[in-house]
Amino acid sequence: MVALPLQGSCKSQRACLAACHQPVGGVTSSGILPCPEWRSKYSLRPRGPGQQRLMAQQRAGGVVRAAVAAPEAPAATSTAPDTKSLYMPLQNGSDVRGVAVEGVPGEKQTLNATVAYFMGCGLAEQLAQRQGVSPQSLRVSIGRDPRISGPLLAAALAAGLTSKGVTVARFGYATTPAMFMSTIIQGYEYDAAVMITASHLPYNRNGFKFFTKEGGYEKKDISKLLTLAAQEHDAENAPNTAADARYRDEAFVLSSALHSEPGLIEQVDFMPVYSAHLRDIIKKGIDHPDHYEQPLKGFKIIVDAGNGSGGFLASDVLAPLGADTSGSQFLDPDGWFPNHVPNPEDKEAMIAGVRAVNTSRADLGIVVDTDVDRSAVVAGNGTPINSNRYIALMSYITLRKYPGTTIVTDSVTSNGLTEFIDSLGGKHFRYKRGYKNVIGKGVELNGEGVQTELMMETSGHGAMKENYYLDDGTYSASQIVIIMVKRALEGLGKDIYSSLLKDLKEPMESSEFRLKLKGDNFKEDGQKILADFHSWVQGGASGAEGWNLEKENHEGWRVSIEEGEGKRGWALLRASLHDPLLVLNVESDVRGGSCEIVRQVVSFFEENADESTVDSSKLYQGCSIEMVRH
Ligand SMILES: O=P(O)(O)OC[C@H]1O[C@H](O)[C@H](O)[C@@H](O)[C@@H]1O
Repeated sequence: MVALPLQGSCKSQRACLAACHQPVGGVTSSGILPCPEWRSKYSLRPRGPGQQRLMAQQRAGGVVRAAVAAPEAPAATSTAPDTKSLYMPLQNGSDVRGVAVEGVPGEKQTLNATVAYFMGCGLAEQLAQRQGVSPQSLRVSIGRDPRISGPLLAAALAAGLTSKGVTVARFGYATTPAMFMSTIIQGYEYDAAVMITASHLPYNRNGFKFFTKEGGYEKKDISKLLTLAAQEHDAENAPNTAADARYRDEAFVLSSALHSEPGLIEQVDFMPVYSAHLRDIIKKGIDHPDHYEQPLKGFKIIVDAGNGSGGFLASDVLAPLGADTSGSQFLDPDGWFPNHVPNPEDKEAMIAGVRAVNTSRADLGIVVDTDVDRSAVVAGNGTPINSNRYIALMSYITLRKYPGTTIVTDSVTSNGLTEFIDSLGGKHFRYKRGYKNVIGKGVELNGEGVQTELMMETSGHGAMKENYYLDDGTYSASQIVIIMVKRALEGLGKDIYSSLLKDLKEPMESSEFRLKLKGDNFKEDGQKILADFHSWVQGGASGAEGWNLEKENHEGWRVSIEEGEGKRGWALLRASLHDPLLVLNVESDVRGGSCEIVRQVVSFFEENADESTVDSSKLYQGCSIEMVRH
């Protein structure tokens, strides 16, 4: 940590804080540094009953923990927000997400160091309650992606945990699946792991993903954790007002971090352990008859990590196994993501991956997202294999190992994928959007005795039962590497696209429209529109001729559209998982068919939907359709 020179004298707490904290490199939220003078003057003084209770507990527990002192809280006013209102909106399904860096117009910071600190306190309490043990016996690992707010949030989270006596292992750069594996791999087996990431979202966002050896946190676990964090915050009487308290907030946390018992925080170099684990999977999977240790000799495999956490895949997994990884790109972590969004769902990211494969004449390209729980691949002939194609390829691999198994996917998969899985003897269970839903359904089906080995979303989240139901972008990509090498060993060549996916029927056109729900009651408004859409189709309204509601449907309304008048395909109207949006997905097997289908949906909106509740104007651009087949 860099020590900034003190500016001026430091007579009061406020003056000290003003003197001791200044922006670095224009990035204020991650550049706030503590002031030793301020620290010695204020930070060891217990304040308020919550603080005194904590200190008493610490003494009773015999553990020297973070000596935390809240800076002067602003006088309570009737307008001070309820602390819970700072925490609860950070829930994003089964993750925590927020704006962690100021500076983007219209995006107020919501996830700062204070919040992270109290989330650490809350997590300690939650884990202790769940396991029926004292926090002092718990060990938690923390890793992060390269976002610029990561170091501060990690320090704050660690300080919160250690203030309760939890031992913390800081990994530095890590991936989401590696964090989960740190609860599993022998010799590590942390009680919980936290990944600090906001996946593919812009540089100013950040968030937390939580794991225990049972898997990722569910929605209810996150709600409970946020509630506990708010209670911890209240107990310490910490500032909970907005922007002008931010500097004090961060100072508060950083001073506590500096007073954490150093013995409770250790730096652990875990990624080499996880890389060795992946190398073993590939070695065992290929079981090369001649060079077991270097089964990728003679293969050129490149990685595009988009400057996220995935660069290790090239240098620490593929290269040591003998692969030529030259031509890999954007491997160095850079939290500004200067090259492209690290996201295999993103067109630019896939174009970059395709270009790299073509330029370097690689046999395979692997594109991963920031925290590497998702991936896509690029075949040696430059064909992007993401979305339906990736699921199809993973289905092929899975069905070879587990004939007849059920495969769960999200709701927006193509009809051609269902036919492909059927033709391989598998069963396709098309479920809902959201990887947690998809994986959860797989767990449930297995529990009911329905063998379900693969759960995969078009976003690139893919999980296998054989791998702890963990969505791991490197595990999926490893399966593709294994099949490519095995087929080559069988004399079938290195090609994985034309040979394995030749029977996958793809739509001619595919498109997605995201329509904004405008009102405060967007959930109810959305549900009403969906109900009206159902009646409109079911009643055979003019405009919905040849449309049939699909029977096996778990989300929104999916209609299959019969051939005629230049149409054939399907449409799905559903509510977005997280955002105030209705989403329309359309696929057509006929050139120009999507436009026809969208026109029909437009007539539904014109007749049925109130413009004050939904903005359907995007549908009027309905003919800018992405061509799937080239
Ligand atoms: O419902 P949507 O707005 O399309 O978003 C749904 C998507 O949200 C996130 O990105 C999740 O990681 C995905 O698993 C999910 O599918």
